Amino acid sequence: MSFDLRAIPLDATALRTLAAKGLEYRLVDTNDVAAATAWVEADFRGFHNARPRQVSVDYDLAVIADRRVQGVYDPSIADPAIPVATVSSWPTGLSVPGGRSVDAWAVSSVTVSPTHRRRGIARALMLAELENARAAGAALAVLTASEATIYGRFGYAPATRAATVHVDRRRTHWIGPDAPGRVHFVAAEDLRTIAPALARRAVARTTGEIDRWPGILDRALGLVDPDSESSRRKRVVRYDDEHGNPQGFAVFQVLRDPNEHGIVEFDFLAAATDEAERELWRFLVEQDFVTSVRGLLRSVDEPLPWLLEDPRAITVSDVADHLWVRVLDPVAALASRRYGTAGTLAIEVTDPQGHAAGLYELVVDERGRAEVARIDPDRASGTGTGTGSASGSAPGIRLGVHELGAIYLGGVRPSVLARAGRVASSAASAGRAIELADRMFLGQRTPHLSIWF
Ligand SMILES: CC(=O)SCCNC(=O)CCNC(=O)[C@H](O)C(C)(C)COP(=O)(O)OP(=O)(O)OC[C@H]1O[C@@H](n2cnc3c(N)ncnc32)[C@H](O)[C@@H]1OP(=O)(O)O
Repeated sequence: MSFDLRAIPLDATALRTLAAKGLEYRLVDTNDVAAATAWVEADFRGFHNARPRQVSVDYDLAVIADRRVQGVYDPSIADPAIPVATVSSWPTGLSVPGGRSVDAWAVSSVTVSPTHRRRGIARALMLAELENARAAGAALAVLTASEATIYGRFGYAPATRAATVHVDRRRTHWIGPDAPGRVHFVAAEDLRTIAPALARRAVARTTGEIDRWPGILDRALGLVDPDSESSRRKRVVRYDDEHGNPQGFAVFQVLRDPNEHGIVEFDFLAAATDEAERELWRFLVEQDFVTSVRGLLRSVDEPLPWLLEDPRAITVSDVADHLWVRVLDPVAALASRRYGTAGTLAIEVTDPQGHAAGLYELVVDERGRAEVARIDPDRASGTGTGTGSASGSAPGIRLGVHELGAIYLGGVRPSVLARAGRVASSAASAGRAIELADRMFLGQRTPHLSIWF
């Protein structure tokens, strides 16, 4: 997707709804430093963060320059230049099963001042973002959520999970293959030029990851505020294959009290190959003078237990929803990914906001490629539950847009949602459809997003 983010007009419904509350809904000009800084300050306050230092403001101003930035203003408050609500959004690729990328719309920085909460401001902004996403041609919208109770009502569902992985250093005995390449310590500035390409390759091979923007890599590498304590703690390692070609990098820190063993902690590991992934893990778990290793936002399906003699050296905590997906255009979304098995499935989607509602036919060939069509209800034959297919004979499932988002990347099986009473099969299918949907939606890799956005 490539277009002028500011060209999308402000959503008329949101404008009207907010105006009726005495509020102004505005697009923030990110070149207007005063207005953009006020927006950044409101964003920090909204997330209960300390007031930002100038270096953080400068960083955020650079990041939001590539985004659509909106604020809600209350002319009656003591400082009307500070928005009482914020939201930002931008087009991004989302990696889907089969190694492809789908056009998505990322939504972030959703805050409403505690002085203005529960007046429907966030609702107005979130509904407007769905319109913006459609105007931008996105097949779906994505976000990471501060609380799991907020976004379901707007059609978003948890589509990937993430976890903290702990490794007991004393029980670490590597039984994985020895790699032909080498791990090197490198200076963060030196990695800056190749980090985007490595991150791009890592994102492309991992269902559930979204495109990285330059600022996030700078922050991960500690380059935003290099003299700060947290940046100076960061160490960067790169894995080069046997030909000397860089294939991945990790950023970690060792947390320790004086005279105590340390704890290795990392939240950024970008591997373009399985070999690089293994070797970076090996480097992180085999350090001396540490008691444990802690990986944040890791996959719930890491290969690590199969690389250590003692898989019980690993414990997993904080398993939680991470990427939330909201399907807007089922035809484009479903056609973008590859599927686990061939078949024809009719999918009836309900959607409280209307965007994705309809009956669709998903036809997958032997190579896992899909053709998707929206079926005119008049053409669909009745099958008891209302689910049918163009041919009238294909197995069918019926589900809400929330459930469609949940199964889209293969993070949860349709049969689990059927057991929860949230996916139904057509009467004619007698359970066959759920079993087929399980096999079709299964991806090769457990979906995983390893950043917050
Ligand atoms: C993608 C992201 O940016 S995630 C970050 C979200 N932001 C934060 O966590 C920062 C702190 N929280 C806030 O700023 C605000 O509480 C917000 C943005 C979450 C909600 O703003 P509000 O304007 O109060 O929400 P609003 O009044 O529009 O409520 C909309 C609906 O969501 C519900 N809701 C809002 N916040 C919450 C919550 N924290 N938990 C559960 N439900 C919530 C409301 O009850 C309401 O439900 P209904 O319309 O179905 O009856």
